[in-house]
Amino acid sequence: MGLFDFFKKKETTQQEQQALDTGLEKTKDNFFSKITKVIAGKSTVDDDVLDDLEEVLVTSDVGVSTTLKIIGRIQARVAKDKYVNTSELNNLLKDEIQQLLAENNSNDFRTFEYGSQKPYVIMVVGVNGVGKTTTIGKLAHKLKQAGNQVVLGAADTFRAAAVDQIKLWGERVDVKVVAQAMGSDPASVAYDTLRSAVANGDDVAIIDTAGRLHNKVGLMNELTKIKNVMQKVVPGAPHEILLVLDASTGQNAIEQCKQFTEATAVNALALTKLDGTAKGGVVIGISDQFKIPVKYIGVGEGMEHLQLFDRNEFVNSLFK
Ligand SMILES: Nc1nc2c(ncn2[C@@H]2O[C@H](COP(=O)(O)OP(=O)(O)OP(=O)(O)O)[C@@H](O)[C@H]2O)c(=O)[nH]1
Repeated sequence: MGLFDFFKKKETTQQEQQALDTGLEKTKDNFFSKITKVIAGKSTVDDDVLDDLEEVLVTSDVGVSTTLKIIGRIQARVAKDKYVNTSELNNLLKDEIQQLLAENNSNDFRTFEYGSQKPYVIMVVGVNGVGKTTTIGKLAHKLKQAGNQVVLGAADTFRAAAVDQIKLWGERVDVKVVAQAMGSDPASVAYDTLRSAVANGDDVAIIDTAGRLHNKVGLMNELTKIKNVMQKVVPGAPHEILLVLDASTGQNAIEQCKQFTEATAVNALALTKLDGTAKGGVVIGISDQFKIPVKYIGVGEGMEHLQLFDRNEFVNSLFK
């Protein structure tokens, strides 16, 4: 099975479903306990209920603009159907969220064409501590399991720990890591990694980058330099710029997304640490606001805890 098959829609295994359901538990508890309070003692969905629902969505990290869209849609449904029982609110909400995500992800990554690019180059960006290295390790493991030959580039040369950490992941998942000394030029590491990938006929090269968000121009220049150097070895690289965001930081993740998308052409998102946070609603807000496909979600620390994001499964699990 190659890269193309890896990204195709597959049956979710029972294990994956369970990890998703467990991972979303805190988000669910938070969300539904608030909704239960909103509809307590009320029989119909009226303006008061909608006002309270708006607050629930905003405080569940869905984000203001996405919340307003969802409320607007429900308002329209309620106006059309005249009388909507509060017992139907959950289903109504689920429907509208699912439809909103479907409309906004017309550029769904599962419809992307993967195939001829070899090596397929993924440049990974994001601030320190969001789970960038862990995500790279998990992704390498997943790709390798699917039969791809993978190489990692330790181009986050700013911190010694980052290089060591990616080397450790390389050992753990048995994937080659190209690294230089700490403080060396990240673009040079990226160049070496792609040279090695081409020489060895690797299918995928994943390049880690430094997570500094010093200022937009500095970040932009650094990432542009890495990209330009990579293109000398693999024209068209990077094929994917994957931004890693920590879902547990809620609105901060949205802010980081803004900054990185302004600095570079991010075309895929990974949202980590969904387990252990009540802020999972941020996935809905980010999908809606940025029109960049959420490609991966992290639902635990283990190497098997990275999942391909499926919006329907996500919403189904949330409303289970
Ligand atoms: N529970 C949980 N923990 C995660 C997940 N992804 C990453 N982590 C943890 O988050 C912490 C930070 O992850 P790193 O991969 O070191 O983060 P990073 O962004 O690479 O940060 P630097 O290495 O500091 O640049 C680690 O303890 C990971 O185990 C996830 O999906 N769920």
